[in-house]
Amino acid sequence: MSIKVTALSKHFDKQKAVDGISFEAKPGRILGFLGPNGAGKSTTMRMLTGYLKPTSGTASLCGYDSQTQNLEMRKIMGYLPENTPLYMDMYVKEFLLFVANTYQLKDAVLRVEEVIKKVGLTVEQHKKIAMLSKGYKQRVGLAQAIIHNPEVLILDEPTSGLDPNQLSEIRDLIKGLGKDKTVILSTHIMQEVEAICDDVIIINMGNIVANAPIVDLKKQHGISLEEIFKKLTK
Ligand SMILES: Nc1ncnc2c1ncn2[C@@H]1O[C@H](COP(=O)(O)OP(=O)(O)OP(=O)(O)O)[C@@H](O)[C@H]1O
Repeated sequence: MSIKVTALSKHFDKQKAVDGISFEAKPGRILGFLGPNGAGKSTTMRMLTGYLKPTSGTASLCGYDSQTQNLEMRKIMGYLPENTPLYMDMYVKEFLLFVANTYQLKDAVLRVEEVIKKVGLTVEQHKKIAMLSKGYKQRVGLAQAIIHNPEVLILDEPTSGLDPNQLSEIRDLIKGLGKDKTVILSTHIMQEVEAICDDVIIINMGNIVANAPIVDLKKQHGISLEEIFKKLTK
């Protein structure tokens, strides 16, 4: 399994933001991580990537523990956080080259060009990041997440801020990436889950209330994904 989460918890004072969740994910499938506002999605993703220390439990990516083997883990993982920390004063190309160099990529310049094309940043590539629209900033965030061709991609609301045209382009990109990588993404858009995810986890108040392939979940409940979501997170 390339993502393995075991009894993972995060408590903020008395609040159990994430309450002992366990799940797995494997390559070639895209996992949609759903839940209402405040359910614990970002907190889980931050623990998966090693940016937040769990109160208890473990998370590993491709066998690397997120806490004890974080340096090794970051090489095989791409992460798009909810609020991507981008260097606003840098130019798009300059920033991506900077990121590529932190991974010590051999053909960094070539790879930057490739990724710029892949995420549809060609027209905007010579601009300063601060000058970009929200959707294009999001594309820079995605570009930095995939630049080192990671095996596991963790994407926190990857399509927020995108217009309908951009939305379908980025969805296609993520779908393509999911063919040979392990992708977990959070979103509030049900059509998006239906369009690109194979499996779905629904989290509510820090607990997993559903974890199954979308087809099975729909068969089991006999209602739409949106209705299932509402029913399980009331
Ligand atoms: N650093 C923190 N200190 C205290 N509470 C926190 C902290 N980070 C998150 N929380 C709380 O943990 C809960 C889960 O937050 P989280 O951001 O994981 O939710 P989410 O599912 O990603 O929500 P959204 O869909 O709104 O992005 C929330 O109640 C939030 O207020």
